[in-house]
Amino acid sequence: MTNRVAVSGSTGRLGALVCEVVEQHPDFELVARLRSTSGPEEGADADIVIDVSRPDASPGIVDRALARGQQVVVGTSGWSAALLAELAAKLERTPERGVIVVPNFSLGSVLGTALARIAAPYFDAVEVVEAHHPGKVDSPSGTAVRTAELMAEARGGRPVEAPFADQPARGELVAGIPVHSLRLAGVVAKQEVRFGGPGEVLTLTHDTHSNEAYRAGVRAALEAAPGARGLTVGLDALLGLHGAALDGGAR
Ligand SMILES: NC(=O)C1=CN([C@@H]2O[C@H](COP(=O)(O)OP(=O)(O)OC[C@H]3O[C@@H](n4cnc5c(N)ncnc54)[C@H](OP(=O)(O)O)[C@@H]3O)[C@@H](O)[C@H]2O)C=CC1
Ligand SMILES: O=C(O)C1=N[C@H](C(=O)O)C[C@H](O)C1
Repeated sequence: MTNRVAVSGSTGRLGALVCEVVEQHPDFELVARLRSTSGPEEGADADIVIDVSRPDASPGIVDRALARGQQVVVGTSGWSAALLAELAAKLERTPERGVIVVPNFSLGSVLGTALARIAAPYFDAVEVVEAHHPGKVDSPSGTAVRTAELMAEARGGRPVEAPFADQPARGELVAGIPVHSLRLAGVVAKQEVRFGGPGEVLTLTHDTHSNEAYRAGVRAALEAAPGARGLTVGLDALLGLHGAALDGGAR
């Protein structure tokens, strides 16, 4: 059976790639290319909605899709732990529906975050520096927020060294971890997680050089969408990285 797909944010940088992945997949049919000016009924006949729009629009797009009984994949940033918890609660009331939220479709980024999660309990100084193209509307990036939240969880509530909440130049605290955002021409996406200890620094760096980095992850999420139930977060969940040593954990 062919699954009918609507892509929200289809005119964007990521949306163009997502449309291409859907069109090239034999089991899926692209039935709607949605954008900011699309009416609420456009895409109503799709089985699956893939949202890659903007953080301020994404929660409403997901709510509307769920109300219509559609399966959802979200690549849009801005889904903090608090918003994900609200979404999980909503999905408990519709267990036959599923939403997959993927903060980063790149394999290297997902592994970078997983490695950061392993290292996080072992250093008291932890900072995240992320850089993106100047067209990115949000900061910090969704990936940086997710990485900080997972590192804080792996530390089991033990705070990092960040006694400077009143000094904006030292970064924004996300789950207690300082995050610094750069927006620069010439950059696609980059994230560094730096861990400081006595006499040493460990730096985990991930560079995205082109949107091609997202293609395989988008395809994996698309293929998982019809069978998804409840809330699934992260490409790591789709790739089965959970439960492996990569899960890290509090010391
Ligand atoms: N998960 C991942 O791996 C990745 C996630 N992203 C995230 O995906 C999102 C999109 O990024 P990117 O493609 O660079 O963004 P762009 O600015 O290139 O595109 C944004 C898209 O969203 C649409 N849009 C804007 N406002 C609304 C609205 N209110 N309602 C519905 N649609 C709207 C735009 O339509 P219009 O043309 O009409 O303005 C456009 O199609 C961002 O949140 C970004 O962080 C990006 C890359 C990878
Ligand atoms: O806007 C982008 O470009 C990206 N957004 C996502 C994020 O906010 O983390 C994923 C990736 O970093 C590219």
